[in-house]
Amino acid sequence: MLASPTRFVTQRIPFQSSNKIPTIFLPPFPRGFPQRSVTKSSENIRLVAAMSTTSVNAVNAVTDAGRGSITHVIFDMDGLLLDTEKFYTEVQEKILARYNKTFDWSLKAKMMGRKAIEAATLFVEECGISDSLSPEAFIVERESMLQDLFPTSDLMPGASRLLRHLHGKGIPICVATGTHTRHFDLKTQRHRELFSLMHHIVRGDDPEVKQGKPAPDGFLAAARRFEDGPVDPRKALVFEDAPSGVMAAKNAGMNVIMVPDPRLDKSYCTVADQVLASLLDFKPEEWGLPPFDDSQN
Ligand SMILES: O=P(O)(O)OC[C@@H](O)CO
Ligand SMILES: [Mg+2]
Repeated sequence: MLASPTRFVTQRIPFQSSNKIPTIFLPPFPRGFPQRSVTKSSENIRLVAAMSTTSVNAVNAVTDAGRGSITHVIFDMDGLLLDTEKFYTEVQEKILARYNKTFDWSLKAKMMGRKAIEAATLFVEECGISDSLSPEAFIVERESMLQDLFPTSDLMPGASRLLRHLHGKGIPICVATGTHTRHFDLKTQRHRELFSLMHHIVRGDDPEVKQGKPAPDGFLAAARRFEDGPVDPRKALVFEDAPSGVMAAKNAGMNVIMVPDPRLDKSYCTVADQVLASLLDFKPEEWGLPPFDDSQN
């Protein structure tokens, strides 16, 4: 079900890109993504966008065409396939404790899914510690703490079952993640065989990913690299956990199912074409994909 566009409010600005996307949709994050100046006061106030008819039709068209005609599936990784977002939260809380500050989910919602430097800039600025901790220094400190955690990454519930099901039925699947290669290898080292089912992996440091989520670069690169690519975005289904990732999928013209952390405010879950509590709740047949065999339930 598409959140009614009039209910979906955000800041709408022309997207200057070779991808020829006339409009991008993104929550009014105050920084970290090229956008017109968003006044501080509007930081948490969603701006009513005068969405053009074209944009509304485009969004509707994607959703109408999406259901029942999916041919390719693109998976986000952190927080969606791997239970790794908790590591970022744990480490960031530790760093903030040094400044007697607490880390809250409204900031987490803005950081999730983004390129490391963009997330780091948001973190130090929003927490008011940029005078004593630069984004670069934050990344170095955070990475040293994450090195030991990433190799212990577990799969999210339903991830293995869904990937094996789609692969077994011959549905092309891939990953588009904001994670850089060095972290990708650490996070997936216990799950190499499962990730080998992917046709390809687009990582955050991929040369074709000029801008991180909510820009569509990663998902557009992923759609191009399938055997029969570029895939019609209306036939692509993205699974995401983060608001920025959902925006990126919509900006790529794709269908998107959001599987958010239950602690994420519901106001961040109004753009996805479907919202699920878990991958275990996904019904492939609703999207024209082969249903699970009963034995898999
Ligand atoms: O794009 P994903 O796989 O969620 O990676 C995000 C990661 O950089 C931390 O939020
Ligand atoms: Mg994610």
